[in-house]
Amino acid sequence: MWSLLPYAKKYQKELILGPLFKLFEAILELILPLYMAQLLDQAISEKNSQLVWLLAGKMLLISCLGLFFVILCQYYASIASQGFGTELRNQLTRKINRLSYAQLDQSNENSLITRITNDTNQLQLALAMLIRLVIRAPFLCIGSIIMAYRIEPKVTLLFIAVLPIFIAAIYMISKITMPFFKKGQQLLDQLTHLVAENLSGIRVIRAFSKTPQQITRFDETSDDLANTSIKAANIAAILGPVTTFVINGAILFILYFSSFSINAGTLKQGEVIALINYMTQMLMALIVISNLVVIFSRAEVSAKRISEILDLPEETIADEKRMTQKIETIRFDNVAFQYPNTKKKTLAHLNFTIQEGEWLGITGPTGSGKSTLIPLLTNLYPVSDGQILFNNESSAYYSSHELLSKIAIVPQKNILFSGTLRENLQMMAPDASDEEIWNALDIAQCRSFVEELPDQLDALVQASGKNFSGGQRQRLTIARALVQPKEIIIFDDSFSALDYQTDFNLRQALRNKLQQATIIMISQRLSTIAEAEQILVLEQGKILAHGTHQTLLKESAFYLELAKMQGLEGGFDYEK
Ligand SMILES: Nc1ncnc2c1ncn2[C@@H]1O[C@H](COP(=O)(O)OP(=O)(O)OP(=O)(O)O)[C@@H](O)[C@H]1O
Repeated sequence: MWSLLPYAKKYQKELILGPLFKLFEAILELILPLYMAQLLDQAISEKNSQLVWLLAGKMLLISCLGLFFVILCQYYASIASQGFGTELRNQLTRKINRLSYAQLDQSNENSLITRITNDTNQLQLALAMLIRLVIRAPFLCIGSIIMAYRIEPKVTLLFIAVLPIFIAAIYMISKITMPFFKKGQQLLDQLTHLVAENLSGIRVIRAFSKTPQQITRFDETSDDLANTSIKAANIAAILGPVTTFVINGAILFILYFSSFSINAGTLKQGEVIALINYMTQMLMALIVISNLVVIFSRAEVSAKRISEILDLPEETIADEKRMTQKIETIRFDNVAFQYPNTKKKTLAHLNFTIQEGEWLGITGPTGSGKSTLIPLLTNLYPVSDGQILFNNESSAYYSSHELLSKIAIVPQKNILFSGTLRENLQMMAPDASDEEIWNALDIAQCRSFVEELPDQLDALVQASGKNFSGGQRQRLTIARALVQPKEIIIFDDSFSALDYQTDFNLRQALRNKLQQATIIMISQRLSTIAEAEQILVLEQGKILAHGTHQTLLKESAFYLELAKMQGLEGGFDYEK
């Protein structure tokens, strides 16, 4: 947990002043029993009403001052802990956004959510407690022993004897509860995962009448989490009765031993009350410490989970280069790729070249590795073997950020974000004018339906764009990639939801308006890629055939079969 404290460094003043004010309050709390003893032994027993009023006044003043210090401490604790939590959440979000694809593959999305929310909350709470109680509790504990020693040194032995018993009990309890807290956090991850899955797939679940099964799955995990938390809480709750038992036992001992001193005339009744007060204060302080141990145990688990993400290495590129020239050629030189969490190569022996302004079509069965080519091209995954060359310079020298300034991608999943249409379309080009946006909408064949929307570009988009049809979403994601024209545009199965006419019109518009652009089109639909200057047929990550539509019809039995199934075996009429 301490390793994360630097994230609170903006709040140094609060981290110093908060505990300091709490310390002042603790000093005042230690002084109070002394006045109480004086009140009983001197003022009341001597019936000195003036002294009663004076001492009562002093006690009231001390209590008010104590209250004032507590308020100040709480104020600083809130500022520092909330600020610390916010900083942690921001840093985590920033880090997650910078993780490489390989790192993202190894992290569980829902676990990332609980780390940003629940785990940072635990640490926020721990810091607030650190400020409010970490100095106060041990100070009260030690202070009570010293003050008791000043009254009756012999009784102090009792204080010292109680201390290790209590500390041992706290240690045992925290040791037993720690694994439950760890399991609790993991179950919370699972629960978040189930909630996310259920909500995003709610329509599919209903369509398949799987609601009862999903509810049972959720209930089971939820019960498991509740049982784990109850077990941890039950064990931690033992501390309450143990403390009461120890406090009452200690008070009995104090009364018993003090009776001898009172009889001998070395101790007064008021001093006995003060001793009982100090014993109670010491044990109460120990309870606070035990609660702190529980809070810090949980925070320790959370801190480890947060550090796991924050400490992930950020990939740096040695001799990083800027891409200043236009991309004239892209060459795959014996490229192979294996996902970090798999045993088999997804792509192997890829050799081909694309020239500026050319269209490359990629087809092949599902799972043949077509989409995998995209993150390789943008260096979001480094290639495992061979190299990809841009103008004869290895892609390894360029950051993804640099490559993405030249390459636009229309991903297979048509995701729009909540906000307005304009905000969505300006995602890649925040300064794009309405004219540029409408131009992109024109190419993507969106103009007619966007013009029909009452607010046009200011129309609201619901989360994931669910207020648009699949085909409209697909066209809008295409338009989003075209708002700022890039040198290379990659369409990953982006025409699949379009009717044949729109598919044709869109390709025509691309040919006419983006003549300079190099276009890579992944598609199962041969009519979409048939006019490309070259077509790759992938199978199990390898190039099964390579050529134009016409040559492939002659040379590749597999391609011919595909073409027959789609009624294109007789060649392709580009004008249709
Ligand atoms: N992040 C990943 N981690 C591990 N394996 C992956 C990952 N993404 C894809 N794969 C695997 O890589 C192989 C190729 O997947 P890819 O998505 O490139 O295929 P595709 O040809 O685009 O398929 P489709 O036509 O269905 O979109 C598949 O076997 C898939 O399971």
